[in-house]
Amino acid sequence: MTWTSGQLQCEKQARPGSGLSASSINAAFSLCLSGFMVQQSQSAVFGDVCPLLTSLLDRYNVCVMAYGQTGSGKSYTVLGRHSDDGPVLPLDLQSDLGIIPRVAEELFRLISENTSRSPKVEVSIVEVYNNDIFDLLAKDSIAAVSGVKHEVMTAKDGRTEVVLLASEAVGSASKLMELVHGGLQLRAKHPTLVHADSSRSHLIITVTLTTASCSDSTADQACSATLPREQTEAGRAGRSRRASQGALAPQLVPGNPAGHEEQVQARLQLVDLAGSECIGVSGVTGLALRETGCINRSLAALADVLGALLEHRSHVPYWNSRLTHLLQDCLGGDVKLLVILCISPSQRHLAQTLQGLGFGIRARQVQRGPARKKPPGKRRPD
Ligand SMILES: Nc1ncnc2c1ncn2[C@@H]1O[C@H](COP(=O)(O)OP(=O)(O)OP(=O)(O)O)[C@@H](O)[C@H]1O
Repeated sequence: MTWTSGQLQCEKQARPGSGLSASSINAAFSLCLSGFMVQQSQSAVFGDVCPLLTSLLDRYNVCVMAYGQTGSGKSYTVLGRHSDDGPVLPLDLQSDLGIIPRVAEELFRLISENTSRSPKVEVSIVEVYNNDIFDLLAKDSIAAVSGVKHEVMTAKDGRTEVVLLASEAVGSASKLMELVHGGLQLRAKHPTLVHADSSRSHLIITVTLTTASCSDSTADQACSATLPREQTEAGRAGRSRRASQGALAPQLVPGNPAGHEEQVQARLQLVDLAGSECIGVSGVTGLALRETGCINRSLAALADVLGALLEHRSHVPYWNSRLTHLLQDCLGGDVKLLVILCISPSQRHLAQTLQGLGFGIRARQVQRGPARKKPPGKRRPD
């Protein structure tokens, strides 16, 4: 995100061993020129994310994912500058807070603008560390001993689900950020020669919106009245443990037994991937070396999935890593997906930069057709 034009122009040639052809590199530079050449402010980056929140409230599933090498600015972009105290809301527009606090504030602002719908908002937070899934909301509860690994499963209807994942209802941006901040304290970190505060896991924050299922906007107003009272009040609190937490298909969930309308779930997934890393440069050994191997393998699996989708292969290798299995719906499903590519301005990291640009090209070229929202009012087959 911090390249300048001159820095890029002087390296515009395929390097032996980079794995990219000259034409690919040219395409990569076009990619940069179209969006990544200029240093973007945090609020400018959020400008690309903001319209997706309207889609979310309109019952589309949305995923925003930051990809890049270690130290290139993913966590800065997604979360903002690191602070032990967490973000301060409401936002100062010039602040360097990242996408998530801005999403939190804008989401609740949009919700407050349309009181006819009043979705229930729930949050879950997981990390994928060394190819295992950990629940960052449950780690402090009595039931979930720190370090309990969770399985990811594909349900009958094709949805990917994390089994026994905690989720918490939130009624305000500050409560949402409180949970995110708590989860971040538990995320795996380890200093390397490249980045003293390097994240060693992929972070996935899921915000689930549940609204009454209605056939049109007029019906929306009538329908919102049919939601049980406890589901329409702001400020609901309390952690629940679901049998499973689906990934991303907007889903009709059964109404209550009293014959109320069914409800529709739409999900926003915010993904701060761990950074790709060259072992020789980051100087890791021991446990950190194992972490690096797992990170690089899972990112390679992610690139393989994009490659298979790009070539319309009959088999897409989602199950080669827990990261891609967990993100299956985001990558190949009915989701509005935004990939943010972070690259380093340093000459030292050129090989990783080229590899990151190759990933960006691949992600951009994948054609999945327009995302669809679930038709409201339609019952899910038993
Ligand atoms: N655009 C930027 N402006 C100012 N500082 C930045 C910017 N991008 C990154 N930084 C700073 O650079 C350092 C590394 O950034 P960050 O932690 O976001 O990297 P990362 O890609 O998440 O790394 P890793 O994958 O190793 O966790 C941080 O101190 C961050 O505050």
